[in-house]
Amino acid sequence: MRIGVIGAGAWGTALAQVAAKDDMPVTLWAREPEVVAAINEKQENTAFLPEVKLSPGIRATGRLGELAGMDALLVVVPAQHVRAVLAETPVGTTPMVLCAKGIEARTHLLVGEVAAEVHPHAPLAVLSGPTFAKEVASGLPTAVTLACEDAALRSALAERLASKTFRPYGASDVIGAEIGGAVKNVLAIACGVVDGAGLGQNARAALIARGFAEMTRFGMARGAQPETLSGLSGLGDLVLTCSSTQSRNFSLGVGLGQGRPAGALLSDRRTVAEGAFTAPVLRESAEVQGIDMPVTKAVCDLLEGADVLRVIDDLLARPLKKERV
Ligand SMILES: NC(=O)C1=CN([C@@H]2O[C@H](COP(=O)(O)OP(=O)(O)OC[C@H]3O[C@@H](n4cnc5c(N)ncnc54)[C@H](O)[C@@H]3O)[C@@H](O)[C@H]2O)C=CC1
Ligand SMILES: O=C(CO)COP(=O)(O)O
Repeated sequence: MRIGVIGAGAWGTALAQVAAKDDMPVTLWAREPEVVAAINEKQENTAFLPEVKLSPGIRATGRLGELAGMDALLVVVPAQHVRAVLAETPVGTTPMVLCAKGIEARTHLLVGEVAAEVHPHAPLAVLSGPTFAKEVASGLPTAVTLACEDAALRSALAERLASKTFRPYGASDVIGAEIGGAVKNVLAIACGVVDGAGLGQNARAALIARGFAEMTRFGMARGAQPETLSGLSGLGDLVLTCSSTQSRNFSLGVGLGQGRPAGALLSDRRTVAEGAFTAPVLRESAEVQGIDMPVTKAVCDLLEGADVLRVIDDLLARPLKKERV
């Protein structure tokens, strides 16, 4: 199975490394000419995944046209750019594996729904889970959810990507796998805020549990299965991203919790913190459907410049309620 990877940020590069096991050939599309040059000349993505020696099987290109004729395409550009990049990519009926985590602004569509609009004849799968790119690319043990309605395609993709240290678990719930990854990024910002504001470990654990209830409410309303949400792509990734400054979303939250302005924190970075883009869409989408998402709303308020202590006070001052999803 010839694999093409669309997007050479940290995660696209790490997934190219996974697919290039035993030096199998992989074509990796990068938007930046300097990334193409660094990968092909130094076997390193110095801009987005420095200090990882890449497999000689990986060849980078700046031309999306070179992805024509692949057997599967991994789509790893940030969620807000998926539509534009896929519109330029020769896909046809080639299966696409969606690996970005987010919801498109304005349309409220998940990445898979965007991909289906742009290329309606391509079968779809979603790969998601607790996966810091650097650890994956360095060969540390990792497990992911690989969701696809077509069982034969799911097995073929799992076999092609699996290795001693990369273990895909199959699922058929594509929507559930996507929702976990998109929502956890917003909750990771909230957990970073708790850390940055010095609110303690109890508060962080409470936020993970109540955030998971929020993810579950939203996911169930969109047709996700509860067991997917409590699996690797939901709870698994939530726990990872809410616990470590390796997470860009968590780190953004730490800055917000320290009272630094969102605009400055976001303009300082070349890497993507998807939760900042997902939060307002998630709030809108939840409001339309009448779903209560107080943590998401608090993250939006902070991104829009609200005072951190006031936002925390407001969250804690809500009426007492039953513990249920
Ligand atoms: N880094 C990680 O550990 C993981 C990231 N992801 C997800 O993978 C997706 C990609 O993230 P990363 O690879 O981490 O990116 P990154 O933060 O390492 O790099 C930014 C990427 O955005 C691309 N980009 C910037 N402007 C663009 C535009 N106008 N059009 C198309 N592409 C543009 C850059 O070319 C670069 O590839 C995100 O949805 C992220 O949530 C998922 C799992 C792990
Ligand atoms: O999705 C990720 C880990 O699974 C990466 O998280 P960040 O985007 O917050 O760094």
